[in-house]
Amino acid sequence: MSNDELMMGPRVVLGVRKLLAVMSSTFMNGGGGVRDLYGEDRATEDQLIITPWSFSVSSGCTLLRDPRYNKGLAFTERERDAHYLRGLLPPAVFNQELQEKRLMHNLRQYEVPLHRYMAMMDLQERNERLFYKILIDNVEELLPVVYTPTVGEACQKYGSIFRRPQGLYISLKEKGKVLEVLKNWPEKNIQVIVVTDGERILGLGDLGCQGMGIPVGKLSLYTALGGVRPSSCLPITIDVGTNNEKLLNDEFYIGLRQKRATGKEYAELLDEFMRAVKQNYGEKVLIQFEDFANHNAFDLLAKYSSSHLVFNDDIQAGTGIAELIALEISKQTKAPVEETRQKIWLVDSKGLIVSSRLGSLQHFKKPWAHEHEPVKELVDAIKAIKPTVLIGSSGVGKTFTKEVIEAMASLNKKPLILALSNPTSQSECTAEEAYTWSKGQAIFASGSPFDPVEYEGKVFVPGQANNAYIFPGFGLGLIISGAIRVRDEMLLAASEALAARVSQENYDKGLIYPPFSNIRQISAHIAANVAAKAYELGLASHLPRPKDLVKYAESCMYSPGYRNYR
Ligand SMILES: NC(=O)C1=CN([C@@H]2O[C@H](COP(=O)(O)OP(=O)(O)OC[C@H]3O[C@@H](n4cnc5c(N)ncnc54)[C@H](OP(=O)(O)O)[C@@H]3O)[C@@H](O)[C@H]2O)C=CC1
Ligand SMILES: CC(=O)C(=O)O
Ligand SMILES: [Mg+2]
Repeated sequence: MSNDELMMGPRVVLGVRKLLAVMSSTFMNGGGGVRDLYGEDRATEDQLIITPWSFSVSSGCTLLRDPRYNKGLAFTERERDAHYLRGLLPPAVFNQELQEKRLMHNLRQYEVPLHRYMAMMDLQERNERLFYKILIDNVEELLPVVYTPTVGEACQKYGSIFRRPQGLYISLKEKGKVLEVLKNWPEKNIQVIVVTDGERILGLGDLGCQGMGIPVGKLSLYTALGGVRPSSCLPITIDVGTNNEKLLNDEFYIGLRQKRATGKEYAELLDEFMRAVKQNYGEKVLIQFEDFANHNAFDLLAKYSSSHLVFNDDIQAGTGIAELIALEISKQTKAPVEETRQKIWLVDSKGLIVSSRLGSLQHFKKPWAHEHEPVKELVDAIKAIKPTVLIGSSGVGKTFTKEVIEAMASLNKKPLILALSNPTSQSECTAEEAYTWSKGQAIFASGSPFDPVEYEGKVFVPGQANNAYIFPGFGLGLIISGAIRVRDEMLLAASEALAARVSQENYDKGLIYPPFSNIRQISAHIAANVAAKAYELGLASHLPRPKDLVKYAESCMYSPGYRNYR
């Protein structure tokens, strides 16, 4: 095996006619991350110890077809000569800004959001740096395309729109061979895995193998919003079947055509997967469980949180929302968390969660079963409890009815209404409903974005309450500190960092989240706070601790500008 192969794994050396040393401006810290001595997507803390040999990438057609290195029309005259590209490209040379302008122009021609999604996925498969440049520069416009709500529709139609596979599929067929499957992935230095089994995709239910759109989308946000290198991100779908009859009968369905495995069969595959991940990528690979149904999600998190670096941004932001709020109140007031939990009430499909239901409640609801008579309807619960904040994460659209919003507005001068369920079709209410039914009193934010609303001559700008604010910076914080375990205090540290980025100007406009346009800066602050907490808890392995963690986090962030090839 050559030195190159030792460094990169044999799969990276693609029909090499010439060694291409991707040296780069990053010697001068040109945006390549942690002093990107070896160019491209190689730099991480751990990799700095590797001897800086040049490494091979392809030339000619192979180079043009390699999304990680392809620059399309942006290859310079010199690069076209040096890398056998003459004649393979038309004569014009564009810079990245012109490419971006052209692509944004083309993208805006598509009226159907799914077509924009497909165009973005094609770009990601063709020219990765341009994809991220466009996503970062136009984050508010493109987040709804690569993420919620459009990614939901993409998952529903994944079989029909399938072109090139993205991510890694591990199905029941691979039981006993999961480690081998992981080894088929071309990148060896994986830092973040987002994994789903497709059973609860947004609020759309069981989409089986077609849930892959979610890990792919989430990881593109790890890179665009949090600056984690694309080469270190791995989207995975575990296919144990689906109970979605429509998909099982769909001739274009791409997954296993069988009912979901459960019990021992399910647990064994998941366990093999978790062990193989650690064996292949080490102790510090971050695993984000995504869109698992809650009957598996809680157990998986409980089972692996003491042996793996793992979190679940759905449940640690679902009943997790309630727990984190209780923890924060406890921290600020010094009252015990058992007491602060009493200030938070939960409603499920059967009504208010109260102590008389304790015998039949799932374990994660039990801490929220307070003394009260049973109440079936949400609106009656609101009248009885008189809350100041109403948070919806039921996955069921339209549950914040006119009566619900009116009740909140009659109880509060400024009721806070958070309709978190995704995608837009499952939102508990729309922005327009929240503002008009509350007669302009509501402060509103939703999981999927809504346009501004004009009500009685005033324009109300809704916020987006989505875990996309948190997980990219959270992951970056874990990576830069070399954290080995996740703790609730770290999630709280992330929330506090986000809250600190909301300006008075934002509040004055009725916004309780900062604009997404500043997300990379926000992510750096979140990362710094999370890393600081990891060091404080003795769970960080990258020593010594950098003095200025914000600066350090910023310096570690991937930036998508092109590299010059010699
Ligand atoms: N904005 C964001 O960042 C995030 C949004 N979400 C969204 O939250 C939604 C739910 O996700 P998740 O919590 O994982 O889903 P779960 O299925 O785990 O939980 C849904 C909960 O809502 C309850 N419920 C169902 N119908 C009603 C109803 N009519 N009234 C009151 N409660 C009801 C269910 O009750 P029961 O237990 O009785 O069935 C259950 O407790 C999804 O749409 C998802 O997209 C999730 C994560 C982050
Ligand atoms: C945002 C997210 O993770 C969800 O809706 O499931
Ligand atoms: Mg989710």
